[in-house]
Amino acid sequence: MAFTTPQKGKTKVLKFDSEEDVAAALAKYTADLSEKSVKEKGSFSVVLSGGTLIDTLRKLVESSYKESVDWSKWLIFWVDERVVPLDHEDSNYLLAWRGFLSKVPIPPSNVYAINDKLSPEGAADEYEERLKLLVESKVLPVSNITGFPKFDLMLLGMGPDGHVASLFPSHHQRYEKKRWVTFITDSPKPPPPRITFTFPVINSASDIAMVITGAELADTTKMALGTGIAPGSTPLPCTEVSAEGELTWFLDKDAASKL
Ligand SMILES: O=C1O[C@H](COP(=O)(O)O)[C@@H](O)[C@H](O)[C@H]1O
Repeated sequence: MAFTTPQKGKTKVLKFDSEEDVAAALAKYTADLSEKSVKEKGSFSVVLSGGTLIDTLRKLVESSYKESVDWSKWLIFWVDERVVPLDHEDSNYLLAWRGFLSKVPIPPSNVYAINDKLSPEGAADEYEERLKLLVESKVLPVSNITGFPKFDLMLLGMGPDGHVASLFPSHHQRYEKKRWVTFITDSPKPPPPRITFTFPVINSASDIAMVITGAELADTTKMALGTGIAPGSTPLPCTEVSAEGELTWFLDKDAASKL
């Protein structure tokens, strides 16, 4: 099957006075997309990150969203996961369970955690295989632009080194063009073994939210949004994010302070 070169969708940068305001806006944005997606296609596929994102999502599991969102139609995936037992303190699944999944009635069979009994390579292969089965059974659509699975919403964080998911600046995984899910055994941020979606999958999503808060991300945010990257230097991984529909940056005042 031939696919055309991915077209960049729209990018929006939203700046808020506080992290609290980012959390409120992110809850409304996610609930609105959920409503639209459930109305149009009967489901809403959401890809979570680990890190600070889960805390910033906290208002979505409070009233009135807690009652109004149709959680039964949600499908949950992870853009990256640390290859540790699911009950380990480093697990992105455990983080999401504690801060989000345990508070809303998403059917357990709609929550796609990694198989934590496998090696990093095995876990990446198995997750990719599961995604392929979901595509085959038409639970997940594919992008008719790229041929990669098309999730409704990716919720991404960013590290001070510009990494998104577990795609780090000096690691080859960020250049992967064929695999849907790959693995890393030497992540510069602990723990070292992880699996991660690749950019072709991330960038095939309908909508992407980059959720960035805190002064420690101000320099990276400035570079990422195109005002400070040194000519000739390797682009930060976060600059490669683009959605088929819309990419929205949610920034608090601290993260946006150098723009
Ligand atoms: O290790 C990871 O880091 C990134 C960024 O985390 P944050 O704490 O700086 O928000 C996160 O998006 C990713 O999912 C996670 O595995």
